[in-house]
Amino acid sequence: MTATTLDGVATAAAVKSELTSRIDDLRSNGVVPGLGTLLVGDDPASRSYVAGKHRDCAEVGIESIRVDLPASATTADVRAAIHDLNSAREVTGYIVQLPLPAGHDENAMLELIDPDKDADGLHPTNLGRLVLGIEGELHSPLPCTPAGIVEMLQRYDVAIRGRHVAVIGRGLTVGRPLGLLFTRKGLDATVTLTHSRTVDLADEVRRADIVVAAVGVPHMVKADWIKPGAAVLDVGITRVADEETGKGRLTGDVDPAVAEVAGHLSPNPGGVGPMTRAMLLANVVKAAELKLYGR
Ligand SMILES: NC(=O)C1=CN([C@@H]2O[C@H](COP(=O)(O)OP(=O)(O)OC[C@H]3O[C@@H](n4cnc5c(N)ncnc54)[C@H](OP(=O)(O)O)[C@@H]3O)[C@@H](O)[C@H]2O)C=CC1
Ligand SMILES: Nc1nc(=O)c2c([nH]1)NC[C@@H]1CN(c3ccc(C(=O)N[C@@H](CCC(=O)O)C(=O)O)cc3)C=[N+]21
Repeated sequence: MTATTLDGVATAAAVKSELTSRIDDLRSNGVVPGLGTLLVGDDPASRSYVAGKHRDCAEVGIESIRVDLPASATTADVRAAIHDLNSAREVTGYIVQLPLPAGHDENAMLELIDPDKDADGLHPTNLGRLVLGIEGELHSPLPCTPAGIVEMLQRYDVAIRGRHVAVIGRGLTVGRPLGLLFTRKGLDATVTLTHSRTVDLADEVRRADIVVAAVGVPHMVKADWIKPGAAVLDVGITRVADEETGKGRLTGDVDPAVAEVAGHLSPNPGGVGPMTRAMLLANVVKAAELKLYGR
């Protein structure tokens, strides 16, 4: 038996098509949603992610505003750019592309973002709202990758309530906020949040009904770590040189043999990445709706 593919491209397309009509409504009420991106330096991966975000915006009718600073930008330059994005009327939400070049304090820069314009859900106020929001509706933006993972599981009817989730990696953009999201009342998963100091990682993963690999070590999650039928989400990204062509390509954290054991598997690329981008658009739309209609 081969795992059912959690198709992020198709699922993101469905999310985007639902957003398009909400964006039309906003526009007919005089609200034009606009996503800003701040990119510092010339890391090729970051450049391509940012370019993708602008393409996504064009596809659904969100304006996009691009601010690029050179690698030589000082922290004062970054601060000034964030300040401008906070005050720009046409920017209803924006992101600071991570990682920032060495020498900038990322957490300090994230704190400068106006929480009402935080499209990534990574401002301490919004992360704090996620911590405080054990139950009830959350109006604050959620971190995009965790939100995309949950959205994908729900759209494929993968049961979450009472299930055991093993999250591998405690990074800011994925693992750490994902644990908070999965354990909210309503989702009700039981989460084991693992990292590089976890003893017997394979044993922790073997107990899980849902496995999320968000590390960045190619093919580290092996088939004999997976409970038969479990849902596996492959989030980590590593750029490797293709042995045959020598060209760079993307590799996930999950060994391909996992497909023979898992019940559901998200490919990488083509899984959680496109969902992350769709949830960024959703955050921009939600923030604009909140401003227009209130809650
Ligand atoms: N597909 C998508 O949409 C997205 C993908 N990503 C990718 O997901 C991955 C995680 O990103 P991010 O959340 O920012 O996390 P970080 O890259 O900041 O952290 C990686 C985590 O993996 C842990 N780790 C490293 N080696 C091991 C190991 N051998 N066993 C167990 N855990 C280990 C680290 O542990 P420790 O804390 O102990 O060092 C750390 O917690 C990256 O590859 C990133 O590129 C990120 C965002 C979106
Ligand atoms: N402030 C900030 N917010 C982020 O959300 C953020 C960030 N910084 N820094 C880097 C990580 C990484 N990330 C990805 C998003 C989409 C894909 C994606 O769509 N990937 C495609 C492939 C893209 C390709 O081929 O290059 C896929 O998986 O199919 C990947 C990675 C968001 N991140």
